[in-house]
Amino acid sequence: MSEREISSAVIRRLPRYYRYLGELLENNVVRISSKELSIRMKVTASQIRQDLNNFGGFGQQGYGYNVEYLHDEIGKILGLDATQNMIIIGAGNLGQALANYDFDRIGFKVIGIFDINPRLEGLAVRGVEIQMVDTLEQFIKDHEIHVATLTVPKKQARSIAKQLETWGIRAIWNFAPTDLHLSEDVCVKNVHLDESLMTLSYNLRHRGKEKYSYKSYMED
Ligand SMILES: NC(=O)c1ccc[n+]([C@@H]2O[C@H](COP(=O)([O-])OP(=O)(O)OC[C@H]3O[C@@H](n4cnc5c(N)ncnc54)[C@H](O)[C@@H]3O)[C@@H](O)[C@H]2O)c1
Repeated sequence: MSEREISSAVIRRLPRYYRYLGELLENNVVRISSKELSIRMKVTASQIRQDLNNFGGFGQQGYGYNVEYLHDEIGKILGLDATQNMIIIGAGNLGQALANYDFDRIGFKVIGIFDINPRLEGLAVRGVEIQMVDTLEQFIKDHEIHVATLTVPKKQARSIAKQLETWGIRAIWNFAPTDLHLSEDVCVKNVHLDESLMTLSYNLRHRGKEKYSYKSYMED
């Protein structure tokens, strides 16, 4: 089956498999059956088998999955088998917090942080100095950038995103609370913590009315 046919729901579940398998690896677990994995992950074994069958299976009947192999293969499917360079535009509270976080663990390396505020110029976050945005175009020309993270105020986000597209950026991790309206050549992943909080608020308000199912676990 070609990757194009794989549903976005399956792709959304892959990072969770990757995380669980990583934990198993840390605990020196060599092999695991879909049943055992299903108990740990609180999803059905058939869901796991179905999801992994999209990529060719990886397991042997009655023998289970080789944890390291499956972890590596899912990592490759997710594109985590090579270092990906990331830049951050907007070095305020959120931009600096993200720059301080260890995304190297999953292969993302912050190599540039940009802002317009001259008071931030030269300040280093985890060893990376904040630069002024007027150097951004040249920086993109000089480096292979895989992902641009957008942590600027909402008003600036669309125009900066458009510029980034013009300069050849093909993946934007957008934290600004606005839709970016770029061409289909650019992958955009929006992250909105307040929307997550709103759904938590909904769950709190409606708890007990609906059973918390396996399905909702996997959609978190
Ligand atoms: N997605 C989420 O869950 C989430 C959570 C918190 C904040 N946000 C959003 O993230 C953004 C940043 O929030 P914050 O709290 O860090 O704000 P902040 O004011 O601390 O930081 C914004 C930074 O962007 C810089 N900036 C402004 N215009 C710029 C430009 N043209 N080029 C480069 N840098 C520019 C500012 O100088 C400032 O340093 C806001 O849009 C906010 O709404 C999203």
